[in-house]
Formats: sequence, structure tokens, C-alpha cells
Amino acid sequence: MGSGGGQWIVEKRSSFRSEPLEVNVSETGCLSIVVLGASGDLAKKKTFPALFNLYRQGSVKAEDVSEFLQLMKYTSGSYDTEEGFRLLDKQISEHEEAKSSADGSCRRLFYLALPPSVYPVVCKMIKLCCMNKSDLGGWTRIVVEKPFGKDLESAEKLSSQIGELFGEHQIYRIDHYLGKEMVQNLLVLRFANRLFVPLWNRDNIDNVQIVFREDFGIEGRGGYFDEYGIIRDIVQNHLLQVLCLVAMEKPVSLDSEHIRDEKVKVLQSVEPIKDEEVVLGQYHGYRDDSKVPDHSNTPTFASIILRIHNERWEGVPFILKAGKALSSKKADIRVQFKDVPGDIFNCEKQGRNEFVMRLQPSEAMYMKLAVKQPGLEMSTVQSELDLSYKQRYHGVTIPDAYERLLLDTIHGDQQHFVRRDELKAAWDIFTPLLHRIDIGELKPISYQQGSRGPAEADELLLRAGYIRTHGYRWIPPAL
Ligand SMILES: NC(=O)C1=CN([C@@H]2O[C@H](COP(=O)(O)OP(=O)(O)OC[C@H]3O[C@@H](n4cnc5c(N)ncnc54)[C@H](OP(=O)(O)O)[C@@H]3O)[C@@H](O)[C@H]2O)C=CC1
Ligand SMILES: O=C1O[C@H](COP(=O)(O)O)[C@@H](O)[C@H](O)[C@H]1O
Repeated sequence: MGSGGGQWIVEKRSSFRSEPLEVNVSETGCLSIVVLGASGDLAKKKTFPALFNLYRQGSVKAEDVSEFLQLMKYTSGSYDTEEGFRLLDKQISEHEEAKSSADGSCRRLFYLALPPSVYPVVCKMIKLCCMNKSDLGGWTRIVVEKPFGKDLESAEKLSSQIGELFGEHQIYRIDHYLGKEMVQNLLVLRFANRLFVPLWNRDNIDNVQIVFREDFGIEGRGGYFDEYGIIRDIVQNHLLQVLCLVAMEKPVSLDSEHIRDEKVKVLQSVEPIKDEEVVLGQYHGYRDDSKVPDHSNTPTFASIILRIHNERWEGVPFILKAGKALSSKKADIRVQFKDVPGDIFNCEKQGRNEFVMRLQPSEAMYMKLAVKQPGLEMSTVQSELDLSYKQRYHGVTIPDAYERLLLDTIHGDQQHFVRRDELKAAWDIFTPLLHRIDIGELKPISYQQGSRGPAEADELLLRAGYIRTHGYRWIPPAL
């Protein structure tokens, strides 16, 4: 899929500048976006809708999907032979010539919406057949999706194979959670607010939960899911990336490398996972999927405590919880503070201060805190300082994560992509646990679909020190 000749006007997201910068993406050469795996689930659900939205925003009267479709060309071919890739290169070159783009200024973005097993051969073919010249600012970039490997060894092997063909600056390892509004907000909240600076540490924070819940099961993805399971699907990547942003030290600057340096340090400080701090679950009915073996040991739910061995976080449990086919669909970060020393109000009975960031649905952040019960009595009640995005930013459309990340790729901004050493450190944490699950040493507990997951997970939460608020009732503000 390509565009050129001054057609695409897109907004450059200069990460933290307040004023959006209008940039014509074709000003430095023709841009071609090649989606490999165009007929797959990911391309259908995420990649093409994101591309369409970007296109729609950039072209004033292009609400019509047919205009968008006219920009596309479909090339069919096999992933491991040169023939198809030579044809692809020819088509891209013809398009670039048609747009009169100077040789050496063209930009080619290859989005691999493919299973990781074919990444190496596809990258080899791109390198062999589809590279462009870069002497006038042109580039070739590769976007790869998760799962990037299955464990430390396979991920490192994959990294080496791709690393032999492309430089790190050309490889964009996408984790779409890094493109979510509230995840991107974490750096601002933590480092642009004096309020949080002195509080964000083991002296004040008792525990942190990072939770992903889905209210549907694997829905026809049994073949993929059973091979990977919930830890590889969600925890090792999405939730761990969120943990990094919650726990990392302040980066030297907003430069991609500075941010990723700090994330790597957090990951390297995570202690080995203890068996007694893991609860695995598998929903009842999971094995009914035709592609799931009858005796599958794959977890569809996991609650895992990670402990960070450093000055800021020693002793603070980070509870990472993810599950499919549960009672609700949500993703949030819940930071629970310690009790007030020498409490004269008996607030402890009601609950602790909590700072909650809800990533989805309906982005919000709220601080649960004790206030005086309105009225004559001098008693306390749990209430909240509430920033609900729909109310506060009424009418503002929050872009989809994939839209942002595709745009970042076009702009060469790697801040929200996973660096090779980061990936290695992430696999380091989970590989021993995953291997034990793979060989059946650890078994998931069965739970009912539409439930909260295994009761053992809530027990683990209590053991970790989490204290649930009692009698708290949220009254949504009226618009
Ligand atoms: N701006 C907004 O939209 C706001 C919305 N609210 C809403 O108010 C409600 C209450 O909010 P809040 O107190 O923060 O969150 P919840 O009551 O949803 O959850 C608080 C904690 O208790 C756990 N929990 C929930 N149910 C059970 C259970 N039956 N047994 C054991 N543990 C349980 C949750 O685990 P887990 O995370 O795994 O479910 C979580 O750790 C929510 O629906 C929230 O969305 C509140 C404030 C602002
Ligand atoms: O990467 C994945 O994410 C989705 C959930 O994404 P979200 O943006 O809707 O929260 C999940 O359903 C899928 O299993 C997983 O592969």
C-alpha cells in the first residue's frame, strides 16, 4: 500500500510538544507501506483500520473507503522465494516512479503481520529484493509484532537472525500497549508532577497491581493461543511494559534511548519469580476449541508477583494479572498507598489511598482518598478525585494505539518500541516459569467462564498486602 505526490497530510506527534506539527509525510519522498500477511486476523482487525484512520485524518474529504482502497495493491507470493518479493519490489518501484520521487528519497515500511516463524526468511527476502537507497533521506523499516520468540533462547535467536540483516534503528518491535493513551501518560504523570515525585517509592506505596481482564475467550484463536498462553500473550509484553513505565527512574531526557535505558534497568532488577507467588488458571471449556488439545496445560489466566530489587522498590509487590473469559473487560494500574501512621480517624477501616489509572474501557484516572463525610458528623468516608476523560475531554477522539505507533514508525521515533536488550531482559524474567509450565510442572486451576478467575488469585492479592476498600461507592458524574 503506498501513498505519495502530496496526498497524505498527517499530524506529526512530536511526543511531548504541546503544539501538533503539521507535516506532509510525502515531502521527503514517496512512502510505501507494505503489509505482509494482509489477509490475516491482525491485518484485518488492527493494521488496516489504523491505516485507514490515519488516511482519513490526513485527507479532508476522504471519508470514503473506496478512495483508500484505490491506494492499495495486492501482491500474492510465497514468503520464502525471491519471485514474489521481486514482483513486490517492481510494484513499489513503479509506484515511486509514478510519484516522481527522487531515487534515494523513498521510504519503505514493511509491516510483518505474520507468525514469527517466518520473520527471518521474510526479512532475508526484503533485504535481498526490496531495499531502497537512502542517500537522500530514504529508508527501509521493518515492524515486527509480538510474540517475538517463545522464550529467551528463541527470542535471542530471532533477534540475531534479524539483526544480521537490519540495524536496530530499522527494526520496530511493536507492543501496542505502548501506544495507548494512558500508558503514554505515565511518563508525564510521574515526571511532570511534583505531587507524585516524593510519594512514588517504597516508603509510601504498599503494592501495585497491573491488571488485564477480558470477558471473552480465545474465540477461534486456539491454535495460536494454546502454543503461547496468557503469559506470553499478555504478561511478558504488555503488562511488563506498563510495569517498566510505572517503576523506572527518571530518564536523562525524552530521547528514545534514554527512556529505554531506564526500562532495561528495571527489568534487570526484577528478582526470580517464586512459585508461591504465581496463580495460574484455565477457563472451563477452553479445551472444547477444536485446535486445543484435550489435555492442554496452557494457562488462560495468570496472577504473578514481581519484586524489584532496588532502592526505590525493595519490598513492594507488583502484581501482574491477566485473564481471558472473565466477568469484565478492563485494564488498569492500581497503586495502593500505605496506611497513615498514627491514624486518629480510624480511616484504616475504610481503606487506603489508591491511585488508579484505567487504560480501558473509558480512560480515567482517579485517586481514592478519605474525606470528611459531608454533614454535621465528624466522620470519614472514601471518595475520589476523578479525571474521567470522556467528561474532561468531551468530544476529543483518542487515537487507537496502532495509529500512533504506525505514525511513530513513519517518523522514525522508537520511544514506544521495544529495544533488543529490553526484550531479552523481559524473557529472562519469565523463561524459567514458562519452561516449568510447558513441561507440566505447574498446572493451571480450572475456573468458570464469566468469573473473577481462580479464587486463589484473590488470596494471593491479600497475601501480597492489598487491602480492599469497604463500602466505597462510585457515583459517575453527570455530563
Ligand atoms: N472515573 C471513573 O470511571 C471511576 C470509576 N470508578 C468505578 O467504581 C468501581 C469501584 O472502583 P474501585 O474500588 O477502584 O475498583 P474495584 O472495586 O473494581 O476493584 C478494587 C480491587 O478489588 C478487587 N476486587 C474486585 N472485586 C473483588 C471481589 N469480588 N473479590 C476480591 N477482590 C475483588 C479488584 O481486583 P481486579 O482488579 O482483579 O478486579 C481490585 O483489586 C469500579 O467499577 C470503578 O470502575 C471509581 C472511581 C472513578
Ligand atoms: O496482544 C493482544 O492484545 C489483545 C488485547 O488488546 P486490547 O488493546 O484490546 O487490550 C488480546 O485480546 C490478544 O489476546 C493479545 O494477543
